[in-house]
Amino acid sequence: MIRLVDSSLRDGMHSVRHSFSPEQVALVAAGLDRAGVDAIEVSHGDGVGGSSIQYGKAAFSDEALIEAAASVVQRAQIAALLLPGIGTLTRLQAAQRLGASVARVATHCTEADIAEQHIGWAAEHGMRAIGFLMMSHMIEPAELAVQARLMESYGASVVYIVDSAGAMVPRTAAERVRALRDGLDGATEVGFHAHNNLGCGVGNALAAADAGATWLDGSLRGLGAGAGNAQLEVLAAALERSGHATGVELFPLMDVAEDVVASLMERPQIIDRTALSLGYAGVYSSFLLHAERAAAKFGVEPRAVLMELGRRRIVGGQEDMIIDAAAQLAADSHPAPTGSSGSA
Ligand SMILES: C[C@H](O)CC(=O)C(=O)O
Ligand SMILES: [Mn+2]
Repeated sequence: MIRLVDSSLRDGMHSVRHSFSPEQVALVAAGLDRAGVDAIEVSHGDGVGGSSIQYGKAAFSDEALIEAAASVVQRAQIAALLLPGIGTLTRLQAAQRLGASVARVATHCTEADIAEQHIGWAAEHGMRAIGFLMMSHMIEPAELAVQARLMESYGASVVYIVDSAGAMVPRTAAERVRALRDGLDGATEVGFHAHNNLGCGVGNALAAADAGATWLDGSLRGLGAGAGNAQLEVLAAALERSGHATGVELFPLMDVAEDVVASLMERPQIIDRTALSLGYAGVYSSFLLHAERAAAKFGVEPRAVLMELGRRRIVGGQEDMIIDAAAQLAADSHPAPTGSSGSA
């Protein structure tokens, strides 16, 4: 049995500049709940506490959004994402008080050790604790399994392989799932979170399921950072057709995607050259809008900025380097005349 987690109201926040209101969240969450999705993730795109100049200001507080979702669901669990260093334990405690029962604690794929306190607290306080290893394409499967074991040792009952850059293809996704499946205790489940920058979102999630992942993320209409996530309603149909049960009712899921989420989208969730460059260069999907803004400010191509970020191996938390890269590209394309002192 596959458990489906919807990320439209969290990863989708990147795509709408963290603007969803409690009313919009309640509408989407009610539809997802009717369709029988297992968990609904709600917060700023960068998790609880993410609203800031660095990551983008949210229109409403995480607490108001979580409360709105929790007030309309009857079956689905509410999940809160937390990145240690961005969100604090206090924010997780507030999320739990307001109705979140799943804690997804996210770190860069080589930094699982910074999640010990948050995973430990969640597991000890009755939340389902999930570890979320971001940018998982950047390290080899065996190394990733070592990081997953750390999260398991802190109390995570599920560890996710997170293809933050949408840089994986079905083979590399499945290899990582097998490495975690082999390395973790039998009781610990493996999850997969896809981005569609190389057009492989649903395909990667299917490959992950075939390789033993039992938790899969998706977003309605694909609403998420970069080219978006695995499109949830498409994934549900494809899973059913490939013999994986999900417990979700497909038509109500299609309906909330089409009748509610489609009208909330600010931009089409397509693989244009900028989104494709994220996957090709292996760059964090949530850098898309930041890179477009920085490129416009410095008069350079977003694609060139993303390729430069990929070359520098910049990861989440280094958003300031996007501006640095754009400024550097602009300076390189209009070098100051030799011998110029810079004065008039
Ligand atoms: C904070 C990120 O947006 C988490 C995520 O969804 C990813 O890395 O992908
Ligand atoms: Mn994501």
